[in-house]
Amino acid sequence: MAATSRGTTPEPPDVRPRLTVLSGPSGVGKSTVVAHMRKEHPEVWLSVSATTRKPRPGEKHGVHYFFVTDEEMDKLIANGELLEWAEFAGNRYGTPRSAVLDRLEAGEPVLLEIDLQGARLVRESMPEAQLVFLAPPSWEELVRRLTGRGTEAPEVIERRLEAAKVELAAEAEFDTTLVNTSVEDVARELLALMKVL
Ligand SMILES: Nc1ncnc2c1ncn2[C@@H]1O[C@H](COP(=O)(O)OP(=O)(O)OP(=O)(O)O)[C@@H](O)[C@H]1O
Ligand SMILES: Nc1nc2c(ncn2[C@@H]2O[C@H](COP(=O)(O)O)[C@@H](O)[C@H]2O)c(=O)[nH]1
Repeated sequence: MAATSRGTTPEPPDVRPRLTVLSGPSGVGKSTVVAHMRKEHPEVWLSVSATTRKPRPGEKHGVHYFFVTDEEMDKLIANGELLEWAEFAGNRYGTPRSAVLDRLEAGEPVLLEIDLQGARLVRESMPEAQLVFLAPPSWEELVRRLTGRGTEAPEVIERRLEAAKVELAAEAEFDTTLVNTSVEDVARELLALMKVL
């Protein structure tokens, strides 16, 4: 008889929390959505990346990023301590590997907020990860948000907008797109995708 799935005992649904990657162009609102989400659901574990970027006012080492020198980043990369890393708009960013693997092993929902290059690398090394793309309501609104944040010099904004064109063109590579019109709505949708709600 031909093999068929009909009549076989169905596999139980996989309810294990898995790795979720949130990407999207600079200024779309990734950090804002994640901060809103974690205020109500601190059990969602967010990876703290290493970066060679200088801290913005109010950013704290070990909370927003591990701010490292170029030499320290070289070592993290050479020692295989990063799950993925990428250069973005003139700085390097990377996800510390062991913390992510420990949390997944402990069965906790894990979130990475990283750029498109990093998302692609995670997809290669951990194909079970779900990739979520955060899109702006429009290009004009993205420019408004990135400029309005007031954290980058005009030339850095230009570089980030150039990168944004590439990132927006890659939306179809992601499993799900959420449009960031309302921070509250997107945070709720992301929690549902992570099976936290
Ligand atoms: N839904 C929204 N409506 C209006 N403004 C928003 C919304 N979401 C975020 N913003 C604003 O847009 C700006 C950029 O948001 P945020 O810093 O979270 O973006 P990001 O995607 O994390 O950027 P980056 O990748 O550069 O770190 C902030 O000033 C934030 O307050
Ligand atoms: N590939 C990675 N990208 C990362 C990581 N941490 C953050 N990012 C992304 O970089 C840009 C710029 O961030 P900003 O804080 O300087 O505005 C943004 O898209 C982040 O999501 C990482 O570990 N790996």
